[in-house]
Amino acid sequence: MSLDWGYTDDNGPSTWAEKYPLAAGARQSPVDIDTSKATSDNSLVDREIDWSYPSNCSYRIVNTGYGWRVDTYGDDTALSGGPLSEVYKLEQFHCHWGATNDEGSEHTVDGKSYAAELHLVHWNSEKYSSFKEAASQPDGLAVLGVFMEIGNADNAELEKIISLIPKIIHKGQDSQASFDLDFGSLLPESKHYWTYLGSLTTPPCNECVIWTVFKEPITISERQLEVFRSLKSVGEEDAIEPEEGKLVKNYRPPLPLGNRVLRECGP
Ligand SMILES: CCc1cc2c(cc1OS(N)(=O)=O)CC[C@@H]1[C@@H]2CC[C@]2(C)[C@@H](O)CC[C@@H]12
Ligand SMILES: [Zn+2]
Repeated sequence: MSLDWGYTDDNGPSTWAEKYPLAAGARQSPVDIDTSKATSDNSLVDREIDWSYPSNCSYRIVNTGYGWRVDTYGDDTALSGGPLSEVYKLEQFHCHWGATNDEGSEHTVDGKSYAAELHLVHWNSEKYSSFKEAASQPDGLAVLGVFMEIGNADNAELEKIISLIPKIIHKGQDSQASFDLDFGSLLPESKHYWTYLGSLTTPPCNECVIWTVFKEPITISERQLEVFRSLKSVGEEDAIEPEEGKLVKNYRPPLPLGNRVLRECGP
């Protein structure tokens, strides 16, 4: 059965606007971060971005058909400060990658792609009553974007996620994810970032995200990234050849920043 959207030539990002008109909007994500266009803003410095995640807030990992996603209990989590006017709660985190290491991130920096990009997804629980409601509001979601570059060593925290991927190879499969995760290790040491108003990077492309993209990447090993690429975009029942249906790329190329403001905090 053909997907109504995906990342192949016949259903990829250039076709999404046919069925998902928001994809053609003026506040779309990702964007290329043109560092010469970034403006410093003292208000970002005055209210340092701050987060708190209990290590046991993850409960499930699922193969969405477009990648893996770890679902979290948001009650005791909090993201605040920086570009945010309210406290946001962690809903889930997931990742985007490419077929080779010279592509894979969604945001790019002066045209440079990273090998992958981690998204920590939060919703404005002060103003809205659910994640779903927040995803229809211009200030509903806050996503932290973390670039991932290839390093020699495995990333020990990511390994806790990667060790579960063999249980969710096919679309729709899920597994309990009750690992203890040190989120501090999934975020860069430096809190320097760029921020702008954007959207979901997949259909329906709602323009509901305040994006915060950290300047400093974290590392992932080649082996670990290959495990991501072993995920399948089809269900177990879909009779396909073993090499078919592999999720080797799930990133949307950048869209124009247009007349949006790109702010930065830190050099
Ligand atoms: C920000 C993370 C996120 C949330 C959503 C999607 C995609 C997302 O990833 S991304 N890369 O961060 O933009 C696509 C499906 C969307 C969901 C937000 C909530 C919905 C819009 C539901 O209401 C129906 C479809 C859902
Ligand atoms: Zn994402």
